[in-house]
Amino acid sequence: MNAFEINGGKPLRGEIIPQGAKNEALQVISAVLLTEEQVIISNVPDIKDVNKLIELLGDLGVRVEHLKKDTYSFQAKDIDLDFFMSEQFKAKGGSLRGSIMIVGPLLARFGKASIPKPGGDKIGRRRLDTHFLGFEKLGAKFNYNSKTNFFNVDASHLKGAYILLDEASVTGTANVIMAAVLAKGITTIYNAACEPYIQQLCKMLNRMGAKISGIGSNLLNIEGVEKLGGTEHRLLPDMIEIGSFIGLAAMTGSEITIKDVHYNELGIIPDIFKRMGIRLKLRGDDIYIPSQPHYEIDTFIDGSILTVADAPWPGFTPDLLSIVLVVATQAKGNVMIHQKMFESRLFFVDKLIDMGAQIILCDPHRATVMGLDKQVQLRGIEMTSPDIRAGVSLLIAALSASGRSIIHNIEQIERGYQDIDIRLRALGADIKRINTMPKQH
Ligand SMILES: CC(=O)N[C@H]1[C@@H](OP(=O)(O)OP(=O)(O)OC[C@H]2O[C@@H](n3ccc(=O)[nH]c3=O)[C@H](O)[C@@H]2O)O[C@H](CO)[C@@H](O)[C@@H]1O
Ligand SMILES: C=C(OP(=O)(O)O)C(=O)O
Repeated sequence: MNAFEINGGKPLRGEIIPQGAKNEALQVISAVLLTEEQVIISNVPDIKDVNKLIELLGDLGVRVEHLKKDTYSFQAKDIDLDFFMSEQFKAKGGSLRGSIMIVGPLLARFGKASIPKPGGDKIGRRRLDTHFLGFEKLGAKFNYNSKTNFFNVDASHLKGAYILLDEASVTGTANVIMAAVLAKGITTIYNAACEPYIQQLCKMLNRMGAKISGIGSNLLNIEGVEKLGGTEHRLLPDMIEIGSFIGLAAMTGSEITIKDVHYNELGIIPDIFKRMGIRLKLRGDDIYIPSQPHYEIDTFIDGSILTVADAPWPGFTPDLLSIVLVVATQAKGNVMIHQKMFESRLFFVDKLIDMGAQIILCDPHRATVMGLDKQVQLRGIEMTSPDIRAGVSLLIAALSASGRSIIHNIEQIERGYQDIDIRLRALGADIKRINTMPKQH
């Protein structure tokens, strides 16, 4: 089994280019199912989750051409709806979270869709109510077979409706939008997720002929059209990678430039890292992080301890809380990390505690971190990555730590970070891929 071996404690230096956004890729690649015309998507990251979705579309009959390293052409002309019944679909469709977003487009175009319970990180309950309640509002019938673990939806035709989403679910909003663009009449989606990736999806759909307004807000209006056509689309840089690299620079005291970040799309992310005491400079569209021997966590204006919590966009993304938490372990000062959305995403702090970090896990949602101000270095250990973002946080901790660390289960990390070992080595990191089994405890 693949693992990373890291000899930490070395400052890094140089430039790094963020990959195309994983979570945007999963939305817009699903959207190619909405038309029989060609859709070309560029800046596609070469990562496990995206490659699995592309393979799944190929199995469904989509003509996929790999035009360049990061560019694909898709043409969903002859879709094999019988593939839904196959064991292969069950295994592949269930192996990633993003596969749920093929349901909306298939329902809209073919009047039916099935999907096995999707995978993704095990970070607490991950319900899908928003998706299926939304489809029901558009007139679809939904059933879940608990024996086969399959969700099925069908509708002879979809009809526009007023939909107040039960929560601002990211993939749920994307799915309902993709169903509504071909529904008859007007659909209004209120309490819609509105993060940049949803905006990108809407802009792409409009270029394909959809009529979506309210983009960027939580109130979307969609006038259904009969047919969509082809388009070209370029993915944004991955904002979670950008945040991860900011955290990496601070923890390892490195001077790093993150290239072409699309700063205006990063929302509150840079400000949160600034409140952690990290100095960031915008140079053109690059983020420059100088080498900082120390950084000090801000307090609230009244002097009380800072809380960093997640919230639906434009709030702070939950996917960067693990990174903020690891950054805090070496800051001066204290912070409360409050992970409101997911129930099991903070348990990885045990590993940081084993490395010497001062953290109290108050409950599954909240952890208090007492920063060590780099007076005490973390120490390298052997550990297993529980989920994608915790995995990268542990990787950052290991790069800052004294001595050798081994991180197992790196498949989790590679789900979302392209060639991370190669790119980190280019910055001077001592990281290599080894083949080893985790120690039995
Ligand atoms: C493939 C993909 O795109 N995955 C992302 C997507 O997952 P995904 O779309 O699965 O996540 P959702 O937005 O549906 O929900 C995430 C969690 O937050 C809770 N919730 C959500 C909205 C809300 O207003 N209140 C609330 O409590 C949900 O119950 C759930 O536990 O969005 C998540 C939230 O940004 C990210 O962590 C995932 O990386
Ligand atoms: C939780 C994440 O991914 P997924 O929704 O695919 O599990 C993530 O990208 O942080």
